[in-house]
Amino acid sequence: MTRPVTARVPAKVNVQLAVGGLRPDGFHDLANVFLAVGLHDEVTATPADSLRLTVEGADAGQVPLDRTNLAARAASALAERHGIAPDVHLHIAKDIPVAGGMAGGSADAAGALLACDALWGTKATRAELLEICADLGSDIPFSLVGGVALGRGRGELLTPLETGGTFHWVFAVADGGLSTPAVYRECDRLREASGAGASAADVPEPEPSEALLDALRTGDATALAAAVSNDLQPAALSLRPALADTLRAGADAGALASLVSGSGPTCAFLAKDTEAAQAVAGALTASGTCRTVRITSGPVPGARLVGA
Ligand SMILES: C[C@@](CO)(OP(=O)(O)O)[C@H](O)COP(=O)(O)OP(=O)(O)OC[C@H]1O[C@@H](n2ccc(N)nc2=O)[C@H](O)[C@@H]1O
Ligand SMILES: Nc1ncnc2c1ncn2[C@@H]1O[C@H](COP(=O)(O)OP(=O)(O)O)[C@@H](O)[C@H]1O
Repeated sequence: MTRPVTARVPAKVNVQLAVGGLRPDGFHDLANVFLAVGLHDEVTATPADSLRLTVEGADAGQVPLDRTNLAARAASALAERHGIAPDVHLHIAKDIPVAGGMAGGSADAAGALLACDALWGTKATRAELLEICADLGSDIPFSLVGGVALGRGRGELLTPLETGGTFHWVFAVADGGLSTPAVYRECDRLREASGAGASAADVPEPEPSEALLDALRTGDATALAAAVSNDLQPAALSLRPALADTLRAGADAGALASLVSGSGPTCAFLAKDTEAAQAVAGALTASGTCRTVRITSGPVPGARLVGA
């Protein structure tokens, strides 16, 4: 009997999310600077007679258990490429908020790929794994790679970035998620409504900020705070106006930067150090403007096999 294999995969925050115009294929070109943070899901693959999925964790009830689950889709994609049956029991220990703009589903897909590859002995190359990731979702290659990286195209074309230190983060998890496609649609709607237009012809090519890349390179949290940006934030706030209260509560408590994480509704706060992070977390909890508060740091590595 083959032993179970577990992969551990981090969440992400987008320190820059520059969104270009709507492309004919329904996606948007991005300059997406991902930073992996220390909230993790664990995916365990165990031999089974068919593809089976179980999930544990506070948000487990919000995770689909059918074949639409990204972890199940990842296992199926790997099996299909190698001409084998996707017979595996995948168990997800979920700690990343669901539909929170922190790439939890993407993490599970990357984790399932790594764990199944090891369990089945399919020995996929890194390039093959990255290709499967990109086919399944724009954010999934980053879940595999981790650290800090610039995502171009729809976010799947990654260039790893240098970082000079660890950044301290507080995350305010909201009640209920936001749908990523709905937030992109709202971004387009707001652009149309402003008269600027939302197509690739109307919106300038998204570019990474030099100030942001410098701040990451030097590990300067104050400089990073001044450079963070998220073009999806107005859309997330438009769909969930109460997030403004959460952002304000963190800013009032001394966060260096307060921003929506990706498509939201999780809000991210950059703090000077661990003590400042604790103060921000305390104030956010007391404010009653979010469901849970998490303190962590990053960058951290991408998907890894546990015990390997
Ligand atoms: C916004 C971001 C920021 O990192 O993530 P979240 O904050 O939701 O985690 C990503 O762009 C989300 O990536 P991901 O969740 O993998 O999206 P996908 O499955 O590839 O696409 C889902 C849908 O989002 C929209 N989409 C996604 C990526 C992109 N560059 N342009 C888009 O317009 C499209 O409507 C697409 O059909
Ligand atoms: N393994 C998974 N974990 C969480 N959500 C999943 C998973 N597989 C599919 N989904 C679907 O993807 C949606 C987005 O989930 P998630 O990746 O957590 O959020 P986000 O895209 O905001 O980072 C969920 O609402 C859920 O329907």
